[in-house]
Amino acid sequence: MNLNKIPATVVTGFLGSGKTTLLASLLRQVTGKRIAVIVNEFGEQDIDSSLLRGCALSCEEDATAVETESGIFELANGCICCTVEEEFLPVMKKLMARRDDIDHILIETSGLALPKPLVQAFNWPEVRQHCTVDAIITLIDGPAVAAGRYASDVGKVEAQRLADDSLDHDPSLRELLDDQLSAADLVLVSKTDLLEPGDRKRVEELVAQRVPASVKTLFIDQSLASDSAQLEALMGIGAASEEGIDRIDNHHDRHHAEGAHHDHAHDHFDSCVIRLGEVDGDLLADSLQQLVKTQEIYRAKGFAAIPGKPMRRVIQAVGERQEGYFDRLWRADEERLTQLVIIGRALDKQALHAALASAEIEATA
Ligand SMILES: Nc1nc2c(ncn2[C@@H]2O[C@H](COP(=O)(O)OP(=O)(O)OP(=O)(O)O)[C@@H](O)[C@H]2O)c(=O)[nH]1
Repeated sequence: MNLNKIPATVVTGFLGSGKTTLLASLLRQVTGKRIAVIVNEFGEQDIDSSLLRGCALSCEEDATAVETESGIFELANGCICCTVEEEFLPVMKKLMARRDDIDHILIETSGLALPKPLVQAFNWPEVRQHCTVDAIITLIDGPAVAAGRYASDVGKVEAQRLADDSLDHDPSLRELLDDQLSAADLVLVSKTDLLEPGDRKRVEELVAQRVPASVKTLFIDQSLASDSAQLEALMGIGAASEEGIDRIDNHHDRHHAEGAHHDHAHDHFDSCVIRLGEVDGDLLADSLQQLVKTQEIYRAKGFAAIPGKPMRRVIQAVGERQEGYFDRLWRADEERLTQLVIIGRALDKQALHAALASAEIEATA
């Protein structure tokens, strides 16, 4: 029985699939619930928790080493699936200690995390007693999956679309997709506003091969952000996912069974943080666009300081698609810096820095 247990929703999905966007919508729209948030980033700089901070409910507690002032716990610099014991468990213990103040826990895993080890931690006695996994929600980027990225069996994909797609047939990306989907209680296909006619069927086929028929798939777009009824429903699935998690077969377990030492799919990935002063926004966007063509970059995410602009600019690049918007005023106590976390493979960090630094505005003495 899950009566009186705090439900936790685990949101997983590859880099750029829309996890932070979903969490931000949940935090804005699901009012009347006191929600604690745990965010895990692969890179050493936690961008997502900074983006979510503006949406989270305020928290009276003092900040601690991992807790931000808004009740968001950052598990930065590592993948949650590798740091369950060292990082996740202590945070959960803190949350359990103040369980009377919490109605729901939202957990965003890093885009490279495998959800199974995290969900298994909900069977540890100290967590199990007070908390249950309401659902594992797996997001997949509809247009990217339809274009043949992450999986080689999407069906007939036009040769042209594959020709310049370096991500296709990459085994570690496919393993991640498989493992994230195999754990899902609900699959959300994001960015359906960008799907081409016919894409939907391809995505449906791919998902159907990886999840049982009992797992529902919803196609979503930005309109979900204002659909409070749908968003509330996402936080009341009641799957108790931890109960069946050991039965889920995935690549992660097979690697361990084969004796590989911590050979996670994400061991093949690489990340770096680029820190600059104020930048020319257009030049930065152009440089990033070029870099995405020449290096294997899966996503870039961060903030830019633009001269004369009182607000910080959020920059996100997933594949060749880039987005930028101003999210909040720079605070008086923070330095106007540009910081981008780049995740990819075999990154040439010097070249990245040199290219992006060309957008930097020289400070005048
Ligand atoms: N067109 C469109 N863009 C979307 C949608 N959902 C998310 N995006 C955009 O996709 C990009 C990535 O979204 P995020 O929410 O940051 O993805 P994420 O999974 O948190 O990414 P990581 O933190 O890199 O793992 C952002 O630029 C979003 O604005 C959608 O439904 N439609």
